[in-house]
Amino acid sequence: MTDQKVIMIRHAQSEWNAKGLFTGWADPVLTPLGRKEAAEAASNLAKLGLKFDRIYTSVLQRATETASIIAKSLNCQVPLTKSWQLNERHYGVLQGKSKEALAKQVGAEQVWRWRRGFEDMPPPMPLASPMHARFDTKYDGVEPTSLPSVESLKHTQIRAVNYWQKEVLPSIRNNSSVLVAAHGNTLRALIMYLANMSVQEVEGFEIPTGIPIELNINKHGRCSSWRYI
Ligand SMILES: O=C(O)[C@H](O)COP(=O)(O)O
Repeated sequence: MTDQKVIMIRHAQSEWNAKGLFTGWADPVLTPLGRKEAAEAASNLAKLGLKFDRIYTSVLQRATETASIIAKSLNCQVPLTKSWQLNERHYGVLQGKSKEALAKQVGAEQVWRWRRGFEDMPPPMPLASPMHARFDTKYDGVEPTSLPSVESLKHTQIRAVNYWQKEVLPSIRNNSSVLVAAHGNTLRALIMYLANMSVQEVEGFEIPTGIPIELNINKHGRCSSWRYI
């Protein structure tokens, strides 16, 4: 079996990216620059003659908007397949806080560990917080005990890889042309698994907003090589 291609993209710039706020499961929209980034990504994909018949994304607007801009621009007539399992990693009580201000309060090293450590986690969002996902109608169909209050990258990897194996890989095997429009940490976690990265490698791995990534998936369902487009 020859390698099969899949395209992944981290959503384009959101309003909270622009303000330097921890976002996680919070749901800001794209900025005007973000919409331009998504349109540019679409035009680079079009130059390669790419078009998608399966588009997987999270339930968060910055990813669905990025996916919609690409789908519209490439004239892909398919509905988006949305799942919370492709959501950004849940950032617990950090959601809504300024990354820079927090580094001044608790130190840059602690903030780096919370952001990049594979198993590190900030304190959880209290269950009673009105910002908790269990009060958000987007998650009405989800078993409440599955909804996290905080996640490490390792937790994010478990749910994203589970979704990849159940939903995305079978579509690739079925010869669908697949786009996954998701989030920085979801994609770091997925690519770590697919490309067999070490913990040390993933801790130094950053994914920019709005730049498509082409991955070659081998017969074992793992990534043999990848590149930015
Ligand atoms: O959720 C967020 O704040 C960003 O989308 C990703 O954050 P990070 O760069 O801290 O991982």
